[in-house]
Amino acid sequence: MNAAIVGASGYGGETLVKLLSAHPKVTLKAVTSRSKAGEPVSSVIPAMRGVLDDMLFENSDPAELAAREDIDVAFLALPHGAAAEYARHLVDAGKKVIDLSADFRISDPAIYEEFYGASHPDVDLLAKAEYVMPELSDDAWEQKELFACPGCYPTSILVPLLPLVKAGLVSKEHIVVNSYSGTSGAGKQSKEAFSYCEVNESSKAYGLPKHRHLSEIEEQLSKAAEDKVIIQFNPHLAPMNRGIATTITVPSAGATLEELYAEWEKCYSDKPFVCILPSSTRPDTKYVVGTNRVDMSAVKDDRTGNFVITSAEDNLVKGASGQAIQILNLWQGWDETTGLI
Ligand SMILES: NC(=O)C1=CN([C@@H]2O[C@H](COP(=O)(O)OP(=O)(O)OC[C@H]3O[C@@H](n4cnc5c(N)ncnc54)[C@H](OP(=O)(O)O)[C@@H]3O)[C@@H](O)[C@H]2O)C=CC1
Ligand SMILES: CC(=O)N[C@@H](CCC(=O)OP(=O)(O)O)C(=O)O
Repeated sequence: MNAAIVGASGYGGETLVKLLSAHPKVTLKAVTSRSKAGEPVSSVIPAMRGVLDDMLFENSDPAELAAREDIDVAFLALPHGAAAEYARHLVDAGKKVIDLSADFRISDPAIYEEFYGASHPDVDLLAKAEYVMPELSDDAWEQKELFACPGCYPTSILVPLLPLVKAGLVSKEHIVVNSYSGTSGAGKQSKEAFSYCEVNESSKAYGLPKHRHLSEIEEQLSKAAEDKVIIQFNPHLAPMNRGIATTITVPSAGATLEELYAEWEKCYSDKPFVCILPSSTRPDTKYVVGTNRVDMSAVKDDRTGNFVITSAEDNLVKGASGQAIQILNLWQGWDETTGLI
């Protein structure tokens, strides 16, 4: 299968370059960036020295890329708002598109506008898109032309929480989620607030009280519960390059910890990228960075009646590029783990 990576000079894109260059069933045909066009991939991404020395970055516009006969699938690692135009040309040309941005994650354009501060860039194309959380989506998604990858924070929250909400084991309100993200979550082109001196040896909350990912998290949970689910979501910047640590505090709906673990086992025992840890062990970003895993565990506080659930993932792999490749693998009928650890 021949692939293009659009926006390959950013953090998500370069992670895709590294993973796809080692994928046994994918051949990279194009990697794009407007600012790096003409430069060898191995000089922009030095980790690729000796691997992609002959390949150059291109500055293909959406129409040029769509016209390329040597491309079957395109990964879009572009800012939201910019991805939709590429997606439109590629889908119209019959290419499959796997979009890492938020442009096709929210089904209601009015909610997109409320949370993203701009009208949806292509409402018609939204109807052809499918939000795919590989562990939780049902089978029909493979028929669609455009796959929306879940956001990084939502992945760390939905994998542990969604099955519990769906099974009625936890409350649908008074759910508090605290997440800590590495700085790479803000992208390579992020501004002064993310410079070394600002983020090193420091941690702070941001995006309160209505971070844009809330729209996606509440939509998916409410769909699973067939009822409105409300979340208090508190994202934080943590002084690390990559990784997300999430803590979910949720009242149990009379359920025991054994019932929670039984539900997780039922959903995930055959899922290679979900690692259910014993209640006595806390997930740690250190042990998931570079992998496509979500590690998770839970305790119950009998004083408050709350479950306290923690998870860890790599925002650039399971939260972005690895999940995108997992979607490609499943769509193609390949082993889900191909090219991933
Ligand atoms: N970083 C993360 O942890 C995660 C990121 N994502 C999503 O993935 C996407 C990429 O994120 P990330 O890699 O962090 O971002 P970066 O800022 O690191 O990279 C953005 C890339 O897009 C290109 N680009 C920027 N603006 C445009 C434009 N208007 N038209 C065409 N190309 C453009 C840039 O190259 P150039 O300017 O040279 O063209 C660059 O290659 C975003 O939608 C993000 O939300 C998803 C999950 C996690
Ligand atoms: C630390 C940081 O700034 N994180 C980003 C989210 C990461 C990201 O790129 O979001 P998507 O998953 O939607 O693509 C933010 O809060 O907007």
